[in-house]
Amino acid sequence: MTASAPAIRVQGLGVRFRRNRGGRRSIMDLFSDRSRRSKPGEFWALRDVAFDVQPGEAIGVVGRNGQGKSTLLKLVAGVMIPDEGDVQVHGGVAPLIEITGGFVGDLTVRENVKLTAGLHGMSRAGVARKYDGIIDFAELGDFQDTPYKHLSNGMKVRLAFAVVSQLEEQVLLVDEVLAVGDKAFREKCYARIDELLSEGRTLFFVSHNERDLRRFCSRGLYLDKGRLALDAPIEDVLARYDADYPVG
Ligand SMILES: Nc1ncnc2c1ncn2[C@@H]1O[C@H](COP(=O)(O)OP(=O)(O)OP(=O)(O)O)[C@@H](O)[C@H]1O
Repeated sequence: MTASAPAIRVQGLGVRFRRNRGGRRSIMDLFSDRSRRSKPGEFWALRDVAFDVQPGEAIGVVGRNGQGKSTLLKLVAGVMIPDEGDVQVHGGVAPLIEITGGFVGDLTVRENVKLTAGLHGMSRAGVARKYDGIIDFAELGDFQDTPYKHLSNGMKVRLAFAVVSQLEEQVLLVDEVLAVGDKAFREKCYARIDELLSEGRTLFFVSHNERDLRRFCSRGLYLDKGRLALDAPIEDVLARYDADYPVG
């Protein structure tokens, strides 16, 4: 990676979904030419989205419910393939949402930490070195042999953040699941995010909380109806969002 290579490069990105997946096609569709089959309710969840993120930048993604924020996060995390355009990430991604969803319910906390850290490229020695710190951070010392499925929702998020914040990937993807943690734990997470940013990591942060967005992010991306409506300093993005959708 050269000094000037962006941490994230997104070009012409588009993702299309079908609104009514369970919706019935007509029997005639089954016999018709595939390309002429009706595709009921197809829509672009994201289209023509393009931006670069430089290493060390902290970007906040804002927009109303259903405007494509989580979809964008999944594309940057590399767990979804776009229908158009592409996403390049340099230095790897540590995605909070995917880690939360990737834990295995029947495995213990200990087994899950080893499995997930390993899947995200941490060596056995690395896991051994970081394991105690992860458990301490998550405050789950008494739950190491508990099956993951028996943790409370807040505990699950603690574990996910504890793991994700120990990975050595360049880009940290943080979404709203953090809001499930209690106030004290959230503060601890925020302090850890500050630390990672000061080390030069890149933050890609989806939130509905303006205070949190202002705290971390210098730049914002405003998604509206699947389009990138504004890419600007976070204050300008929040002002435009508030003007488009005033409260009350
Ligand atoms: N797998 C899927 N299949 C069909 N439609 C989907 C799928 N995933 C998301 N969508 C749709 O794509 C659009 C964008 O969803 P997305 O989850 O990215 O929104 P969001 O901005 O993250 O919303 P929120 O603020 O509520 O989390 C929505 O209309 C949603 O219903």
